[in-house]
Amino acid sequence: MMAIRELKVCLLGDTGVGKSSIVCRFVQDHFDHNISPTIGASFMTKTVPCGNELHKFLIWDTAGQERDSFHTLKKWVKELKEHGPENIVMAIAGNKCDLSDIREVPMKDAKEYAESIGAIVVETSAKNAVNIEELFQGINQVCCRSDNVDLIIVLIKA
Ligand SMILES: Nc1nc2c(ncn2[C@@H]2O[C@H](COP(=O)(O)OP(=O)(O)OP(=O)(O)O)[C@@H](O)[C@H]2O)c(=O)[nH]1
Repeated sequence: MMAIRELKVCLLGDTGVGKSSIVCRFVQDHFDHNISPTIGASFMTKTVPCGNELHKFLIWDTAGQERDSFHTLKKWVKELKEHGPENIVMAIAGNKCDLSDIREVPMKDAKEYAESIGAIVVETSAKNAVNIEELFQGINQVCCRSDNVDLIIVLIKA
């Protein structure tokens, strides 16, 4: 039997940026236009291969509170650096790339910021299934290379 390594993933970001939709696309390959806002937090799992191991992602989807997605994202990073566990794998998803004409923050800023904190960065669309698989593949590959992962944070902005 293959060994299963459990990895904790937490999705953070403002309300309505598409956290639940990203999880739903990744876990069930499904998109719901009328998805309800998350109350408290929700939990799902998905297991993916990594060499001769299996990685079981334990995914917590949180309820967003605020509405200034790039600013909130930076606040979360500061908070996590100060109070979070030592070994955090970070990823930033610029979601709703299907609506690129109304994006709040140009992706260039997000990419520069991601580079400065050593995070994976990707433009996604949960709606059109763009880069959702790649986002989690990227995370999975980092975890494959490191035995020391306390927490995976996916920061989402629209
Ligand atoms: N066009 C488009 N709409 C999206 C995308 N992802 C999510 N949405 C829509 O955006 C709205 C909010 O999506 P949610 O997944 O509930 O967002 P959330 O970040 O989980 O929101 P909270 O639970 O309130 O924190 C819903 O109407 C989704 O259908 C996307 O990639 N493209």
